[in-house]
Amino acid sequence: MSSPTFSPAPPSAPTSGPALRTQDLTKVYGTGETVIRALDHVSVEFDRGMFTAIMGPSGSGKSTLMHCAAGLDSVTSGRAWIGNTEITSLGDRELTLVRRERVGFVFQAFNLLPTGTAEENIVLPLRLAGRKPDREWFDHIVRVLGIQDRLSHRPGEMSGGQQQRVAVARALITRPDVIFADEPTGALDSASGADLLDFLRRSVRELGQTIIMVTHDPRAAGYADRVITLTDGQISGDRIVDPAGPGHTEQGR
Ligand SMILES: Nc1ncnc2c1ncn2[C@@H]1O[C@H](COP(=O)(O)OP(=O)(O)OP(=O)(O)O)[C@@H](O)[C@H]1O
Repeated sequence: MSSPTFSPAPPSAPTSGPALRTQDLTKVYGTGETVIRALDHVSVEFDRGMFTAIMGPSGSGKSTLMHCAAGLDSVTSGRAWIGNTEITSLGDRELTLVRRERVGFVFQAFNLLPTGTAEENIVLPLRLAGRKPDREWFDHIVRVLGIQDRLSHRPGEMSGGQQQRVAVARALITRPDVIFADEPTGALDSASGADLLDFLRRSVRELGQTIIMVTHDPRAAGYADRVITLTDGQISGDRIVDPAGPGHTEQGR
């Protein structure tokens, strides 16, 4: 049986220019002899509707780049924009709004509210923003993610793969400029992980969603359109993935 397709839906954000961009982004931890340059003048653009993987050895700055570009962490110098909004010049309150309304997050540990049902978890970002869920959009996302019959279940009553799909639905519900996924398949078995990567890729293809995924796993990166490699806080590689490769073909899924 073929799964339902995403219908094209206009993103809420402006559609011109990159979804996210950084200029000379630098993050230094510590002082004196213990100084660590976690990010060293990173300038990069992420186009809308692209699935980008960020790879690199442990300690190369992947999480720091994600946290600084998403406004979760302050930068030492340099600038970052989400759409046309420069997040590195925003105060705490404005930054909270940008994060809540224009960025979606999917973490390795799912980070669902244990006391909430799947449905409550999915609409949480909208409730926090005082917005009503668009029922049609909600129904569409849960149908495509195949979690219609899990909506009244709490996270403890779902498998890891189902919980992560709920987390993806929660990230998609606000139609954010960009979704950051940090090792999203790290806690999943390989079949659930492949399913999840397929969903992420379809949300890029069919919804025009922009996704930036931090991963150690070359197979996971194979689902992306572009792979950026970090080494010692600098971009050491940036390549477009072969569309005929694993993860992009029927056989590779
Ligand atoms: N809060 C912190 N205080 C001091 N140093 C930090 C802090 N956070 C990260 N670092 C250092 O910054 C560098 C980059 O760390 P980061 O977590 O971004 O790497 P990573 O590529 O995500 O690593 P991993 O793959 O192991 O998660 C590392 O040398 C790390 O030790």
